[in-house]
Amino acid sequence: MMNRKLRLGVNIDHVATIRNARGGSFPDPVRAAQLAAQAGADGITAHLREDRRHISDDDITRLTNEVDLPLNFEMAATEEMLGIALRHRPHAACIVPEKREERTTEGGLDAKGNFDHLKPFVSKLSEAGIRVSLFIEADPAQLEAAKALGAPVIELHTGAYCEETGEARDKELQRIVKAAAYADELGLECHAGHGLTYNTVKPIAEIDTIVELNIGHFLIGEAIFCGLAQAMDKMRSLMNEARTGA
Ligand SMILES: CC(=O)[C@@H](O)[C@H](O)COP(=O)(O)O
Ligand SMILES: NCC(=O)COP(=O)(O)O
Repeated sequence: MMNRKLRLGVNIDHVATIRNARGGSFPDPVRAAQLAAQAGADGITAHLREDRRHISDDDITRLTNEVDLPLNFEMAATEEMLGIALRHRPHAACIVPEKREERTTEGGLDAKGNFDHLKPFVSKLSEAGIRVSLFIEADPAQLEAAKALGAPVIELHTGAYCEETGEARDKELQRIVKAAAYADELGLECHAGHGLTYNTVKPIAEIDTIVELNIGHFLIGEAIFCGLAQAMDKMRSLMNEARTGA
């Protein structure tokens, strides 16, 4: 199979985390998104959480209006978030699980167990012309549920793979490899993300049926030391090495 292009979506949530530490207006997540665009990002991802711990409603408005890149709007399956998505009509919406008490996303959406709840969200977002993605575990039953729900895209949760080491990490990686192949068989566009770093990205980027990686926390952290463009350049070169073997 010829090497498919591998897109890099830059998640700018944690620029807003730093901004909110002082309750002011900088660093500005929209400026980060503009710099990411200049550095060659294929898209911007932003997660408007129910508790607004980082990205704000105004950030979403400005990301929509001031950044010339597709916006992947991460959202919980709630009426509030659906209304915001339908108002802004981002390029894409990725439905993610959300628990107020969590530090960060702890796993994938239970698309199978929440099928009836999710169905109208997928339908209404799709009818509005928004490309719907479901953030799920590398589990065949979840892939099948995503397909049945009519979502054209899934994003595989790579958090467990990133957190594990040794054999346990290899086992998680094999789950992702198999899920990415199954997604392709089902006709689902396959993305991946959460927790990816320079040290963990290559085995995921080597999976040819994955066409987009969404990476944020690590890139924003690295940007503190070397700037966002340089951090992205290194991540992109690792992705390219993995994809082309160069
Ligand atoms: C869904 C996902 O893995 C992340 O994009 C998500 O945004 C993580 O939540 P925080 O950004 O709040 O850590
Ligand atoms: N959906 C994953 C994402 O957008 C970024 O996750 P992370 O790199 O911030 O962990």
